[in-house]
Parts: sequence; C-alpha cells; structure tokens
Amino acid sequence: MQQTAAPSGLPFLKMHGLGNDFVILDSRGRPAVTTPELARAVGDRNRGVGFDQLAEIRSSDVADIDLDFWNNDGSRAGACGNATRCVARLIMDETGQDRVTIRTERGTLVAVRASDEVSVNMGHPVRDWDQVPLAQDVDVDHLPMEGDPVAVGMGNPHAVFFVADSGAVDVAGWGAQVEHDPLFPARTNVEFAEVRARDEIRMRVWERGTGITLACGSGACATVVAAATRGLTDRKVRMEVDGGWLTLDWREDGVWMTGPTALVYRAELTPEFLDAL
Ligand SMILES: N[C@H](CCC[C@H](N)C(=O)O)C(=O)O
Repeated sequence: MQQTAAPSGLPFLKMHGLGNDFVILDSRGRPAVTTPELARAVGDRNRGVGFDQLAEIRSSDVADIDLDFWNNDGSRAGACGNATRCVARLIMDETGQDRVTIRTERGTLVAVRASDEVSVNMGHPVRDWDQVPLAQDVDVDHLPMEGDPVAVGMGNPHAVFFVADSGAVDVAGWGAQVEHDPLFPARTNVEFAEVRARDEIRMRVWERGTGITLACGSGACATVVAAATRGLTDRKVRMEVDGGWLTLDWREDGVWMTGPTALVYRAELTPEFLDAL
C-alpha cells in the first residue's frame, strides 16, 4: 500500500523571558518564511498563537546564527533583548557551549550563560538624534515633550520617562500617544521608570508595534542608560518590570542584560492555517 506523506506544517517554539513572549521559527538551511502577514496571523492571540515578538533563526556566515525580529502588528523590530536571551539559551543547549554569537540588525551580539540565567551584551547605546531616530536635531537627554523624556537607541528607538509612581501611569494611553508622536519618524518604544535607589528601578513599558508587555529587554537597557546619564542611578541596577527582575550593567563594552528564560512548548502551525494566509 502506498503511504502518503502527511502534509508538513511549520515547527515553532514558544518561549518567554519574564513574560515577554515569543514564537521562534528556525529557518537555518532554508529560506526565511516570515512576512508581515504571517507575523500578524501567528501573532493574533485569538486566531493564531499569540506573541509579543516573533524571532526567526537563520544560518549565518559571520556568527553562530542570524536572528530577525517581528512585532505582532507585522512590523520589524531591530532589537529584542529578551528574545535574544531565549534563543541564546536554545543554541547554547544545542551546542553545549556557554557562549553564543548572534547577528541581529544592529550587529553581532554576544550572549553567555550566567548560572541558570542568560546574559547578553546589547551593545552601545545610540545617542545621535538622527540615529535613534528622531525627526529633528533636539537634545536627546531632554526631548521637547511633556514629561521631559530621554531618547536612547538600542537598535530600536526608546523614549524613557522618569515618573514618581510607575503604578499610577496610564501606560496604554500615554505610551500609545508617544509611540506615534511626530518626533519619532519610525515610532518608538516607551518606558516609564521609577527610580527607587541608586541601584534599583521599577519600569513599565509600552512597546512599538505590540503595546503593553510584561518586560522589554532593550527598553530595560535604554532605561539604565537614561537613568545613569541623568545621574539618577549607578550604571549597574536591578530592574523590576511587570514580569519579574532583570539585572542591567552598562559597561565599557556595552549594556549587559541578565535574566531568566523559559521554554513553554514546541508545536507546529498546520498547513490549513498556513494555506489560509
Ligand atoms: N521585547 C523586546 C523589544 C521589542 C521592541 C519592539 N517592540 C520594537 O519595535 O522595537 C526586547 O526584549 O527588547
């Protein structure tokens, strides 16, 4: 009897770092599959899988892997610290090594195991107004906007506001308004930071292309850069986000971020789902 091969779907993993959740596709050795339509369909929490970001692993000729990021509105994210840590852990588990190099849009990043957590060097912050990017030549340390935010590029744009009580902030209302402010031609991620001590910050975030998330690694990096630049904290801080705790350390070689990673499940998108796209 002739066996018909089962139609093959698309394997993926679900991971999260502090509740910042990801669908991870592995396209090593074959063409990339993600399109804005696929990202939106898989990112739909009712009709798809749901994620804050989709990360697609690709073969690399300069690093252990290349990694591309997408938001659930179908837009590209130039950086995603928590997904970088999650994928780094996958690759370290696969290779048995404690170090991995990952090429992203902003350059090649190094991640290392830190006991049961993962640290990644997210690189140097970008402080040139046109590189953040901003629409005009303004003071990045004091943007001309209500709330006096700081602009920081971490491979993606961030506007960091310092607030007295982060719990009282209307993150969705204020965040969405700032995301679409004309000062940010590529829109922006928005952080609301409450400095608790020279080594501790509470931060809540509104992400470009996604909305409120429980954590944002690049946003946490941008926040420590903004806080230390303003002289509000030291360069090494513990940061409490809605999903837990990260450690940030702005060193000579870049901003290091350390935190937990979790593998939730491995599954497959069915041909039926993919055909409907
Ligand atoms: N959650 C991510 C950041 C996603 C940023 C994205 N929303 C963008 O459009 O830049 C992180 O851990 O760094």
